[in-house]
Amino acid sequence: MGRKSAASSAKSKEKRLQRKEEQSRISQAMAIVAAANKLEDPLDPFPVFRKYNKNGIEVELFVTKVANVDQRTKDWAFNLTKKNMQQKYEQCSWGWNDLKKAEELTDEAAWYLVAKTLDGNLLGFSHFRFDLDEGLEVLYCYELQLDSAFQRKGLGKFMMQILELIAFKNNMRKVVLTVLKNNQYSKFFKALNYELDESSPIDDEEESFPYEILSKINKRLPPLIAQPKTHPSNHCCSGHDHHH
Ligand SMILES: CC(=O)SCCNC(=O)CCNC(=O)[C@H](O)C(C)(C)COP(=O)(O)OP(=O)(O)OC[C@H]1O[C@@H](n2cnc3c(N)ncnc32)[C@H](O)[C@@H]1OP(=O)(O)O
Repeated sequence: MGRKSAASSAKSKEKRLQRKEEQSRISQAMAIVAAANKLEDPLDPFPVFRKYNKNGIEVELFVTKVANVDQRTKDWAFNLTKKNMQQKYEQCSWGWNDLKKAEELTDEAAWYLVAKTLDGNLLGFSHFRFDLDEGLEVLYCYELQLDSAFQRKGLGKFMMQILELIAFKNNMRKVVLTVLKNNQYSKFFKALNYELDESSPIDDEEESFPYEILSKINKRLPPLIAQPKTHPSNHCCSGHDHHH
């Protein structure tokens, strides 16, 4: 009780102001995410990226919300993810769960980037979302999966370029993804200049994490003055509990 000293009241005023600023930043971030989620076709500004003809691959690419993806494509995406990933999930603490993966892939927030030949052969896809992650507006790449016959022909890199273009055009602060440490393809993301994200958890004596979080920052936006505090240990609660 009693009177607060002038210094401590100034301090609490500063805190209040900081909290207010942070709240207004978060609501701005939410508005940016909501605007991106309203897009009809995020690939519209980049017509050159609707085709990939290289190294014996000839595909068309399209981007759409899960609501517009047909059942055959959804089934194929699930089966491809399972084929590519099940073993890696089972080799670590995540384990594989059909239902969980199917739910994640069909969540109404899911967007798809799909690579398809003219005669309808499906070669690869990305499931991504515009979302808040640790209070920041990001494009979160949940999956990038190619059929094994079409890997290492530049298509994956092309598809990541598309995600980056879409993300940065729509003012996302970064492209983020989670990759298992036991996945040799983490080298692919590093080759594309993805770096350890500040939210990536750090192993200690008590806990070691089977995954790391990588990201690429949108250099077109000025850096935030006061970055929101990150809580790596809260990662599971950040909305991306898709791997647990
Ligand atoms: C967020 C997530 O989805 S994590 C899971 C990632 N997906 C998987 O693990 C599924 C199996 N793998 C795949 O579907 C694909 O191989 C992908 C998506 C990982 C990569 O796409 P690809 O088309 O095969 O890669 P792309 O040919 O574009 O490679 C670009 C560069 O990345 C690097 N690279 C790609 N794969 C590897 C690898 N296995 N080891 C080392 N470097 C690699 C190389 O530098 C390569 O360039 P280069 O071929 O000229 O040397």
